[in-house]
Amino acid sequence: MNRLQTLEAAGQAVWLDFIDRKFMAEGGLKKLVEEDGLTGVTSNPSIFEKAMGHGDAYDAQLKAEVEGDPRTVEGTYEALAIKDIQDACDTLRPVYDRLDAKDGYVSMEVSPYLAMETETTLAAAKRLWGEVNRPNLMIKIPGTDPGVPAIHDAIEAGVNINVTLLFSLDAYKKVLEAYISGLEARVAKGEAIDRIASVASFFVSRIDGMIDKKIDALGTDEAKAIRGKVAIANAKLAYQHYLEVSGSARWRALAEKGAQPQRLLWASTGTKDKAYSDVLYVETLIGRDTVNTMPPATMDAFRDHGETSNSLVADIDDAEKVLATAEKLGLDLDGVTAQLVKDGVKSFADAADALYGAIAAKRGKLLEGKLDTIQADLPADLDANVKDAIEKARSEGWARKLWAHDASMWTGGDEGKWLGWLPAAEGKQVDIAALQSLTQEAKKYKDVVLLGMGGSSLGPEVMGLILGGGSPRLHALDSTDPGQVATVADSIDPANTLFIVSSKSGSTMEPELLRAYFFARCEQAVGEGKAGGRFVAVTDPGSKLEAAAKKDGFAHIFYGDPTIGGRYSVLSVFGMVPSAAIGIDVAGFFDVVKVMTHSVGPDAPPAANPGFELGAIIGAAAVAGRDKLTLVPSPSLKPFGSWLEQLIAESTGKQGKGIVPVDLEPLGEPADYGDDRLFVHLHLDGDEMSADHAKLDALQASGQPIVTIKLAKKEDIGQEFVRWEVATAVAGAIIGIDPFDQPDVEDAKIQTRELIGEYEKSGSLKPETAFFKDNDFAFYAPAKIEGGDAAAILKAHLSTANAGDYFGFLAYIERNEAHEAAIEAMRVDVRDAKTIATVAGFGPRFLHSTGQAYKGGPKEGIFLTITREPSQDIAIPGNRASFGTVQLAQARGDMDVLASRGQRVLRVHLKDEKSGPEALARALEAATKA
Ligand SMILES: O=P(O)(O)OC[C@H]1O[C@](O)(CO)[C@@H](O)[C@@H]1O
Ligand SMILES: O=C[C@H](O)[C@H](O)COP(=O)(O)O
Repeated sequence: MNRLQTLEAAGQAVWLDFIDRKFMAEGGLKKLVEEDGLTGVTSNPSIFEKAMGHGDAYDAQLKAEVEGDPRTVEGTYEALAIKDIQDACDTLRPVYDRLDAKDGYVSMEVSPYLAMETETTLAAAKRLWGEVNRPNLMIKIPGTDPGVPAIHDAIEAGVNINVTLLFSLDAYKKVLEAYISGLEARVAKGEAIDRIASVASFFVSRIDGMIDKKIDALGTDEAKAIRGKVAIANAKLAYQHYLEVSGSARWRALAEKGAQPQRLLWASTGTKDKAYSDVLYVETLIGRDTVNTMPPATMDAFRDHGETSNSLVADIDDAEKVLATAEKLGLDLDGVTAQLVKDGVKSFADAADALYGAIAAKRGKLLEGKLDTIQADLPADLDANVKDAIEKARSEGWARKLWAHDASMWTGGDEGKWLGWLPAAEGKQVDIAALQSLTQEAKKYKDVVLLGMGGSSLGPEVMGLILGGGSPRLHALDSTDPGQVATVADSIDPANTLFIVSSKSGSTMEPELLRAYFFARCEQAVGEGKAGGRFVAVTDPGSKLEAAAKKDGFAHIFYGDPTIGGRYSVLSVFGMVPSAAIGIDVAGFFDVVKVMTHSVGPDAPPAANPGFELGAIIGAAAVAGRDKLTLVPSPSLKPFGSWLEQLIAESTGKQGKGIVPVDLEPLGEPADYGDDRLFVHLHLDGDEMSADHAKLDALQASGQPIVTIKLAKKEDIGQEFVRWEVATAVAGAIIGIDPFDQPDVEDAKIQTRELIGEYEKSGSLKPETAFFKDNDFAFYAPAKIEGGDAAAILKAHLSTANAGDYFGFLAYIERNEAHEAAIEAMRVDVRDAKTIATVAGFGPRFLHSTGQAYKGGPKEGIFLTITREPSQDIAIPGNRASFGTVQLAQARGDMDVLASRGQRVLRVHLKDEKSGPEALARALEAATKA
C-alpha cells in the first residue's frame, strides 16, 4: 500500500485535480487508477485553459470540428472538453462499477460566465449531462446564491453535482440543504435516489492566501500564530456540520432509501505558499466520507512523504479557537470568503476568456478561406489604445453583454431593445421556404424595382450589385430626383416588373410617394385593380404600409422585426426579400454568413472576435481623432461602402461625436492626408488593384493606420454585414453613444414636411433669396459669403477648413455615372488643396444614411449643397408637389438643420441641369487652385 492508498483506508477518496489529453493518451490517468487507487477527476476552466490553450494536443480534433459544420467558439471548446471528460469517465468506469456508483466520478464545470445566473446554469448543467452521457459524470455548479436553486433542481432532475467555489460555512449549509431537498423532491415523485452523487467542494488554500496577507499586515505574534491555520479550521468546522446533518433523522430517512451522502471535497489543496509543507492541505484534512482532489504535484508529494491520520476530527477546539482569534483580530473571514467567491468567479471567467481566446484564434486560422480575415497595421499609439479598449471590453464581458442585450455596455438606455439583428445574423428572422417560393415566383418578371430608403434600400442594393445574377434585374430606387425616377420608369415595363415597397416604419415619405407613382403607372399598364398582384411590401407589423398593401391587394407582405433598426436590417426580410426576388440563394448565403456569426458570439473574447477586433479599432481611432474611416474597396466590393456608411454614420454620429465614413474618395499620396484618417481596405481575392496597393504601402510607411479585410469569394460579403454590425455597436460603446438611435434625422424630416405642407397649401415653397447670382448659379447661405464670383465664394467657404475638418458634397441631382465622376473630381481637388477628408452623398438618399452624422456628429463639416432646376419634373398622384419640388424642399430642410447644428453650409443652385455640374467643377477647380 503506498501512502496515497492509506488515505482510502482512512475513508478519504483521492481524486486528481487535472485533465489533459496527452496525459490521458499516454496512459497517465489509467496508471493512477490502477497503481494509486485514484477514484475521481476534477476539471475547471483554468485546468482546461492549461491543457487546451497551449501546445498542439487538441489540434487534430479542432481541425475536424472546424472542417465540419463550424460551431461557435464555446461549442468548439465543449466538443474538445467533452471528449476528454468522456475518456476520463470511461477510464474511471471500472471504479464506478466496482463501487456501485459510490465513487469513480469525473467533474466538468458549466460555463463560469453563468455563475451568477440560475436558469442558464441549470440549462447548461442538463445539456452537458445529456451530451457527455456518462453515469459517472458530475456537473460542477458554483455554490453562489444563484447557483443554489440550480443545484436543487439539477439534483431533482437526477444530475450528479459537484458544487464548486465553496469557501464559507454559510454557503455550504445552503448547498447541503439544496442537495437534501433535491433528493426529497425526487422521493416525493417516486424517483430513485441511490445512484445520485454529489460533492461539496471547499476551496481551502485560497482562504489562507487572502487571510495570510491580512495576518502579515498586522504582523503581531497573536496574528502570526494562526498563519496557515484559518482555512483548515474553517474546513474542519464545515465537516462538523456535515457530521451533524448526517446524524439527523431527516438524513437517515433518505439514507434508508439509498441516498448517498454529499461528501465534502477538499479542493484548492495545492500549497501556494512555499513556507508551508507541500502536503499541508492533505495531511490536515483526512476523514471519513471525504474527497481530496489534488493537483499532480501535491499527489506526487503525498505519495512520497505524506502522513495519514484521522486529522479532520482532531483538535476541533483548536480550530474553533483559531477562528475566534481571527474574528478578534478583525480578519473578517465572512468578508474574505465573500470576496473569494467573487474573485473565484472572475478568475474562472478570465481563464475561460484566455481559453476561448486561444481556441477562437486557432479556429480562425483553420477557417481561412471560409472566414474573412482581418489584419491591422497601426501606429504604436493607436495600437496601445486599441489594446486598452479590447482589454476593457474583455474584463467587462462586452461580448456576452451584447448577446445578452445588456445595455450597460452603452449608455444604459434602451439599447438592449434594438438587438434583433443578432438572431437575424443566424438567419432566424427570415422564412427560407417563403423566400425560395418568392424566387420561383419572381422568375416570371424581367425587372424588380425596390422602393425604399436607407437601410431598406442600401443592403439589397449591395446584395444585388455584388451577388445578383442579372435576372430579374434589380433597380433600387431611393430618390425623389425626377431624373432618377424617370430613368427607372423608362427602363422597365410595369407589366413585367415586380415592385417591392420596403419601409420598416411604413411611413417614410419617399417610398410612399414612389409607391403612389409606380402603382398608378402599373395600373395604367395592366388595368385597374390588377396592379396589386405585382407588388410586395416589406414592413414592420402594424405599419401604414401594411394597411395600404392590404387595401391594394399586394401579392405578399413580409414582416420585419421591430427590434431591428433600419440600418441593421440587411440580414432580415429587408435585405433578403429583394435578394430572393432577384434569384440569390438565401439559404446558401446564410451558410456562409453563419461562419462569421458564430465567430463574433458571446463566447469569442474581444481579442479573438472579428467584430470586436474591428470595433475596438474604429472606436479607439475615432476617440483619438482618427474619425474619418476611409474605405478602400477592391473593384468588386465597391458597392459595399454605401451600405457601410449608413450603418456607421447613422449609428455613431451624434452628440458631436462619432465616425465620418469616407467612401469612394480616390486613394492619394501620403501628403494628401492629415492625421484624422483610418484606412480600411476590403479586398476580394482575385481583384486587381496593384496601383492602390502600392499607395496603401506608402501610406502605411508614412504612419497611417491601415486595416485590411480579405474575402476569399464574393459570397463572403455576407460575413462583412455581421462583422461591421458588431463592430459598429462596439465602436458606439467605446465612443460613448447609443448606436441604435438617430436623433438628428427626424429634424430634417420635420423641416421638409413643413416646407412641403406649405407648398401643398400655397402652391409654392417658402421664398428664399440668393446672396449671389450669375449665369450659371445662385448661391444661398445662412449668412452672405463674400466674393465677386462663384470661384471666390467657393474659395471663401473652403478657407474655413482646418486640419481634421471634412468637406461634404450634398448633391440633390440624379445619381448617374457622369455626376459621380464630376463629384469625384471635385473631391480630389478639395482634398489635395486642403488636406482634409471629403465625403459625398446624393440627396435625398444620403439623408437616410450619412445625414445623421453630418448633422449630429463631429462639428467638423463644411458642406456644399447642390440643387438644380430640373429639366423635366414628374407629378405625384394625389399630391400637389412634384418630385422635383419635394427634392428641393428636402435639400432646403436639410441645409437648415445642418446650419442649426453649427456646421458650415453653402448651397449652390445650378441653373442648367446639364451644363451645371461641369461649370461647378470648373469654379471649384479655380477656387482650389487660386
Ligand atoms: O425603413 P424606413 O422606416 O422607411 O426607414 C428608412 C430609413 O430611414 C431612417 O429611419 C433614417 O431616416 C433609417 O434609419 C432607415 O433605414
Ligand atoms: O475542483 C477543483 C478546484 O477547481 C480546484 O481545486 C481549484 O484549485 P486552485 O485554487 O488551486 O485553483
